[in-house]
Amino acid sequence: MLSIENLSKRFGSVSEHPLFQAVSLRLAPGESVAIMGESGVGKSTLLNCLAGLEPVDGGRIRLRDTELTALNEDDFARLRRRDFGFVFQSFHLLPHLTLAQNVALPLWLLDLDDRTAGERARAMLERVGLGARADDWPRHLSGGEMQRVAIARALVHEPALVLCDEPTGNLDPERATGVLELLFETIHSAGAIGLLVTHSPTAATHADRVLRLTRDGLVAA
Ligand SMILES: Nc1ncnc2c1ncn2[C@@H]1O[C@H](COP(=O)(O)OP(=O)(O)OP(=O)(O)O)[C@@H](O)[C@H]1O
Repeated sequence: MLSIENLSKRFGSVSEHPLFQAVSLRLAPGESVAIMGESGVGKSTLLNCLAGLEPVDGGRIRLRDTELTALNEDDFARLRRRDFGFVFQSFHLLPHLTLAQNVALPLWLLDLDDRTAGERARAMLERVGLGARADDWPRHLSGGEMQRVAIARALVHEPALVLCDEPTGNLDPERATGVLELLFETIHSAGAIGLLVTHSPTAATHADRVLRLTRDGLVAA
Protein backbone atom coordinates (compact mmCIF):
# COMPACT_ATOMS: atom_id res chain seq x y z
CA MET A 1 0.00 0.00 0.00
CA LEU A 2 1.15 3.52 -0.83
CA SER A 3 -0.40 6.16 1.35
CA ILE A 4 0.16 9.87 0.83
CA GLU A 5 -1.41 12.07 3.47
CA ASN A 6 -1.76 15.80 3.27
CA LEU A 7 1.53 16.36 1.48
CA SER A 8 2.73 19.90 0.87
CA LYS A 9 5.74 21.28 -0.93
CA ARG A 10 7.11 24.80 -1.13
CA PHE A 11 10.13 26.20 -2.94
CA GLY A 12 11.46 29.40 -1.40
CA SER A 13 10.53 31.10 1.87
CA VAL A 14 7.72 30.02 4.19
CA SER A 15 5.85 33.24 3.40
CA GLU A 16 5.29 31.96 -0.14
CA HIS A 17 2.24 29.98 -1.15
CA PRO A 18 3.10 26.27 -1.39
CA LEU A 19 3.57 24.80 -4.85
CA PHE A 20 0.97 22.24 -3.78
CA GLN A 21 -0.68 21.26 -0.53
CA ALA A 22 -3.22 18.78 0.82
CA VAL A 23 -2.12 16.06 -1.60
CA SER A 24 -3.55 12.74 -0.43
CA LEU A 25 -3.74 9.42 -2.23
CA ARG A 26 -3.95 5.71 -1.40
CA LEU A 27 -3.01 2.98 -3.83
CA ALA A 28 -3.06 -0.78 -3.26
CA PRO A 29 -0.62 -3.22 -4.87
CA GLY A 30 -1.52 -3.76 -8.52
CA GLU A 31 -3.22 -0.37 -8.79
CA SER A 32 -2.15 2.50 -10.98
CA VAL A 33 -2.97 6.17 -11.27
CA ALA A 34 -2.21 8.83 -13.86
CA ILE A 35 -1.59 12.35 -12.62
CA MET A 36 -2.22 15.19 -15.03
CA GLY A 37 -2.26 18.93 -14.44
CA GLU A 38 -1.12 22.15 -16.00
CA SER A 39 2.52 22.78 -16.68
CA GLY A 40 4.40 23.93 -13.59
CA VAL A 41 1.80 22.73 -11.07
CA GLY A 42 4.36 20.38 -9.56
CA LYS A 43 3.79 16.93 -11.04
CA SER A 44 7.47 16.09 -11.44
CA THR A 45 8.18 17.64 -8.06
CA LEU A 46 5.56 15.34 -6.53
CA LEU A 47 7.31 12.32 -8.05
CA ASN A 48 10.63 13.63 -6.70
CA CYS A 49 9.08 13.97 -3.24
CA LEU A 50 7.81 10.39 -3.43
CA ALA A 51 11.26 9.21 -4.48
CA GLY A 52 12.92 11.07 -1.62
CA LEU A 53 14.81 13.32 -4.01
CA GLU A 54 13.06 16.47 -2.73
CA PRO A 55 12.17 17.12 0.91
CA VAL A 56 8.51 17.72 1.69
CA ASP A 57 7.27 20.56 3.86
CA GLY A 58 4.37 18.74 5.44
CA GLY A 59 2.45 15.50 5.37
CA ARG A 60 3.40 11.84 5.33
CA ILE A 61 4.20 9.19 2.75
CA ARG A 62 4.06 5.52 3.70
CA LEU A 63 5.02 2.58 1.49
CA ARG A 64 4.07 -0.79 2.97
CA ASP A 65 5.11 -0.46 6.61
CA THR A 66 7.69 2.25 6.16
CA GLU A 67 7.13 5.94 6.68
CA LEU A 68 9.26 7.33 3.86
CA THR A 69 9.04 10.89 5.15
CA ALA A 70 10.80 9.79 8.35
CA LEU A 71 13.79 8.11 6.65
CA ASN A 72 17.26 9.58 6.56
CA GLU A 73 19.02 9.88 3.20
CA ASP A 74 21.01 6.66 3.44
CA ASP A 75 18.03 4.57 4.47
CA PHE A 76 15.93 6.15 1.72
CA ALA A 77 18.65 5.40 -0.85
CA ARG A 78 18.66 1.73 0.21
CA LEU A 79 14.88 1.51 0.08
CA ARG A 80 14.79 3.31 -3.28
CA ARG A 81 17.14 0.74 -4.81
CA ARG A 82 15.02 -2.12 -3.53
CA ASP A 83 11.44 -0.87 -3.78
CA PHE A 84 11.34 1.76 -6.53
CA GLY A 85 11.42 1.54 -10.30
CA PHE A 86 11.66 4.56 -12.58
CA VAL A 87 10.69 5.17 -16.20
CA PHE A 88 11.50 8.59 -17.66
CA GLN A 89 10.88 10.37 -20.94
CA SER A 90 14.56 9.95 -21.83
CA PHE A 91 15.36 6.30 -21.63
CA HIS A 92 18.67 6.71 -19.79
CA LEU A 93 20.16 3.48 -21.09
CA LEU A 94 23.91 3.22 -20.60
CA PRO A 95 25.43 3.11 -24.12
CA HIS A 96 28.45 0.98 -23.21
CA LEU A 97 26.39 -1.79 -21.63
CA THR A 98 24.41 -4.41 -23.55
CA LEU A 99 20.65 -4.55 -23.12
CA ALA A 100 21.00 -7.45 -20.67
CA GLN A 101 23.60 -5.51 -18.68
CA ASN A 102 21.41 -2.40 -18.62
CA VAL A 103 18.51 -4.43 -17.27
CA ALA A 104 20.75 -6.23 -14.77
CA LEU A 105 21.95 -2.93 -13.27
CA PRO A 106 19.33 -2.66 -10.49
CA LEU A 107 20.12 -6.26 -9.50
CA TRP A 108 23.85 -5.59 -9.33
CA LEU A 109 23.08 -2.61 -7.10
CA LEU A 110 21.23 -5.02 -4.82
CA ASP A 111 24.35 -7.23 -4.74
CA LEU A 112 22.89 -10.16 -6.67
CA ASP A 113 25.57 -12.34 -8.19
CA ASP A 114 26.29 -11.86 -11.90
CA ARG A 115 24.79 -15.15 -12.98
CA THR A 116 21.44 -14.68 -11.22
CA ALA A 117 21.26 -11.05 -12.28
CA GLY A 118 21.99 -12.01 -15.88
CA GLU A 119 19.34 -14.73 -15.92
CA ARG A 120 16.70 -12.45 -14.44
CA ALA A 121 17.61 -9.63 -16.84
CA ARG A 122 17.26 -11.96 -19.83
CA ALA A 123 13.92 -13.28 -18.57
CA MET A 124 12.70 -9.71 -18.17
CA LEU A 125 13.86 -8.82 -21.68
CA GLU A 126 11.84 -11.81 -22.94
CA ARG A 127 8.78 -10.36 -21.21
CA VAL A 128 9.14 -7.06 -23.06
CA GLY A 129 9.68 -8.85 -26.38
CA LEU A 130 13.42 -8.23 -26.68
CA GLY A 131 14.85 -11.52 -25.51
CA ALA A 132 16.61 -12.11 -28.84
CA ARG A 133 18.36 -8.74 -28.56
CA ALA A 134 19.80 -9.28 -25.04
CA ASP A 135 23.42 -8.99 -26.20
CA ASP A 136 22.80 -6.08 -28.54
CA TRP A 137 23.66 -2.44 -27.84
CA PRO A 138 21.21 0.37 -27.04
CA ARG A 139 22.32 2.41 -30.09
CA HIS A 140 20.88 -0.27 -32.39
CA LEU A 141 17.36 0.13 -30.99
CA SER A 142 14.42 2.33 -31.97
CA GLY A 143 12.98 4.71 -29.37
CA GLY A 144 10.11 2.35 -28.61
CA GLU A 145 12.51 -0.56 -28.13
CA MET A 146 14.72 1.54 -25.86
CA GLN A 147 11.73 2.36 -23.70
CA ARG A 148 10.89 -1.35 -23.53
CA VAL A 149 14.37 -1.97 -22.17
CA ALA A 150 13.86 0.86 -19.69
CA ILE A 151 10.60 -0.77 -18.58
CA ALA A 152 12.41 -4.10 -18.13
CA ARG A 153 15.07 -2.32 -16.05
CA ALA A 154 12.42 -0.52 -13.97
CA LEU A 155 10.68 -3.79 -13.06
CA VAL A 156 13.42 -6.44 -13.00
CA HIS A 157 13.95 -6.17 -9.23
CA GLU A 158 10.18 -6.44 -8.55
CA PRO A 159 9.77 -2.99 -7.02
CA ALA A 160 6.72 -2.10 -4.95
CA LEU A 161 6.32 1.28 -6.65
CA VAL A 162 7.00 2.31 -10.26
CA LEU A 163 7.22 6.05 -10.94
CA CYS A 164 6.82 7.09 -14.57
CA ASP A 165 7.38 10.65 -15.76
CA GLU A 166 6.04 11.20 -19.30
CA PRO A 167 7.39 7.80 -20.40
CA THR A 168 6.13 8.10 -23.97
CA GLY A 169 6.97 11.77 -24.49
CA ASN A 170 9.64 10.88 -27.05
CA LEU A 171 7.60 8.31 -28.98
CA ASP A 172 5.17 8.57 -31.87
CA PRO A 173 1.53 7.77 -30.98
CA GLU A 174 1.60 4.23 -32.33
CA ARG A 175 4.77 3.26 -30.46
CA ALA A 176 3.49 5.09 -27.38
CA THR A 177 0.36 2.94 -27.20
CA GLY A 178 2.36 -0.29 -27.41
CA VAL A 179 4.81 0.88 -24.74
CA LEU A 180 2.03 2.02 -22.39
CA GLU A 181 0.14 -1.25 -22.78
CA LEU A 182 3.29 -3.14 -21.94
CA LEU A 183 4.15 -0.82 -19.04
CA PHE A 184 0.79 -1.12 -17.31
CA GLU A 185 0.38 -4.81 -18.06
CA THR A 186 3.79 -5.44 -16.50
CA ILE A 187 3.08 -3.23 -13.48
CA HIS A 188 -0.31 -4.85 -12.84
CA SER A 189 0.86 -8.42 -13.29
CA ALA A 190 3.81 -7.78 -10.96
CA GLY A 191 1.45 -6.46 -8.28
CA ALA A 192 3.35 -3.18 -8.24
CA ILE A 193 1.85 0.26 -7.73
CA GLY A 194 2.13 2.48 -10.80
CA LEU A 195 2.16 6.25 -10.77
CA LEU A 196 2.26 7.97 -14.14
CA VAL A 197 2.73 11.69 -14.68
CA THR A 198 1.67 12.81 -18.15
CA HIS A 199 0.21 15.61 -20.26
CA SER A 200 -1.32 13.07 -22.61
CA PRO A 201 -4.98 12.19 -21.95
CA THR A 202 -4.50 9.12 -24.15
CA ALA A 203 -1.56 7.92 -22.08
CA ALA A 204 -3.52 8.57 -18.88
CA THR A 205 -6.35 6.25 -19.93
CA HIS A 206 -3.99 3.28 -19.49
CA ALA A 207 -4.01 3.80 -15.71
CA ASP A 208 -6.85 2.61 -13.47
CA ARG A 209 -7.62 6.17 -12.37
CA VAL A 210 -6.87 9.64 -13.68
CA LEU A 211 -6.35 12.53 -11.26
CA ARG A 212 -5.38 16.16 -11.72
CA LEU A 213 -2.87 17.87 -9.49
CA THR A 214 -3.87 21.36 -8.37
CA ARG A 215 -2.27 23.71 -5.86
CA ASP A 216 -4.82 22.42 -3.35
CA GLY A 217 -4.50 18.72 -3.89
CA LEU A 218 -5.48 15.92 -6.24
CA VAL A 219 -8.93 16.04 -7.82
CA ALA A 220 -10.72 13.75 -10.27
CA ALA A 221 -9.72 14.64 -13.83
N1 LIG B 1 14.66 22.78 -7.20
C1 LIG B 1 13.77 23.75 -7.49
N2 LIG B 1 13.92 24.99 -6.94
C2 LIG B 1 13.00 25.95 -7.18
N3 LIG B 1 11.93 25.79 -7.95
C3 LIG B 1 11.73 24.59 -8.52
C4 LIG B 1 12.65 23.52 -8.31
N4 LIG B 1 12.19 22.43 -8.99
C5 LIG B 1 11.05 22.84 -9.59
N5 LIG B 1 10.78 24.13 -9.31
C6 LIG B 1 9.62 24.88 -9.76
O1 LIG B 1 8.45 24.23 -9.31
C7 LIG B 1 7.42 24.34 -10.29
C8 LIG B 1 6.88 22.97 -10.60
O2 LIG B 1 7.82 22.25 -11.41
P1 LIG B 1 7.52 20.78 -11.92
O3 LIG B 1 8.59 20.42 -12.88
O4 LIG B 1 7.29 19.89 -10.76
O5 LIG B 1 6.13 21.01 -12.67
P2 LIG B 1 5.36 20.03 -13.64
O6 LIG B 1 3.92 20.09 -13.25
O7 LIG B 1 6.00 18.71 -13.67
O8 LIG B 1 5.59 20.80 -15.02
P3 LIG B 1 5.62 20.24 -16.52
O9 LIG B 1 4.26 19.67 -16.76
O10 LIG B 1 5.86 21.47 -17.33
O11 LIG B 1 6.72 19.24 -16.62
C9 LIG B 1 8.02 25.08 -11.48
O12 LIG B 1 7.63 26.44 -11.40
C10 LIG B 1 9.50 24.92 -11.28
O13 LIG B 1 10.21 26.00 -11.80
